[in-house]
Amino acid sequence: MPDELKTKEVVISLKDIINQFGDHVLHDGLSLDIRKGEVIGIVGGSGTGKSVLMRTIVGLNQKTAGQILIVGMNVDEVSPKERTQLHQRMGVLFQDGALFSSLTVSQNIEAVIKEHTKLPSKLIREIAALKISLAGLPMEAGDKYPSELSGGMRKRAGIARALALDPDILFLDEPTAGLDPIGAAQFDQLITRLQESLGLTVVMITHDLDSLHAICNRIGVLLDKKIKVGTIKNLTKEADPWIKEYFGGPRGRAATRSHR
Ligand SMILES: Nc1ncnc2c1ncn2[C@@H]1O[C@H](COP(=O)(O)OP(=O)(O)OP(=O)(O)O)[C@@H](O)[C@H]1O
Repeated sequence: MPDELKTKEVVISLKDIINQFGDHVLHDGLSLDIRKGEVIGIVGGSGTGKSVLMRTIVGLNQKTAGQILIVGMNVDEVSPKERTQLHQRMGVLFQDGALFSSLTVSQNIEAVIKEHTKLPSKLIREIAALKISLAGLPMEAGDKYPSELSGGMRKRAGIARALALDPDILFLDEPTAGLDPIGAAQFDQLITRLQESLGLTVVMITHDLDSLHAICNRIGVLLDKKIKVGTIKNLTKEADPWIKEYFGGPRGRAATRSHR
């Protein structure tokens, strides 16, 4: 673990997580600690359960067994009110942005704030405008429908919505998928800027080796139903064939070279 993270508090602690669907055991005794301010990339072969892991942490998938502590609170032992508060601390950008297509970008963000607060409408509109600007979108984007935006702008709108309730933990499911290399690099910069300015902890599922190099402090590799965590430098020394191929294959080597 990089030295600067060692003293930071653990904000997400997964202990011996099991996720099983019928006979299909996806995670078996998976443990992971994520520290405040860390940007952790989650990688792994197709179907290894990256999305399920993210959904489990944010409370959208009921784990089969194990313990999840968010900011030290056991999610299975908190009151319903505390659980809602914990969930509000976690913003999620789903792979497809998951925006309501019948609402404008601004209305998408306003809907989240309305659902969770009793703030007056004018203030809610102002907060939505602030989130739109934080996500690097021009003000006019607020009045557009998702279908009127480019893929990159839709992702930014998704980020604006994920930030609606001022979360301190941000989950991103393949944020740069479908973006061209320039758009992807700009999106990486946005995440870094938000992480630094808002002090966010970021958990990012990605296949994008450039993103891993550019913005992640550590990488978690889903392997053998568990997770192996390390810096890219540590992981490249691993003997496991999947890890070797992932970081040491032609694309992995190219990404390493360009981020030296
Ligand atoms: N609710 C569910 N019920 C049954 N099976 C499920 C459920 N959710 C996920 N699975 C199965 O779990 C496996 C892992 O799914 P998941 O989407 O987490 O993989 P992933 O690592 O994110 O894959 P990819 O990189 O291809 O997106 C898949 O085989 C999927 O069909």
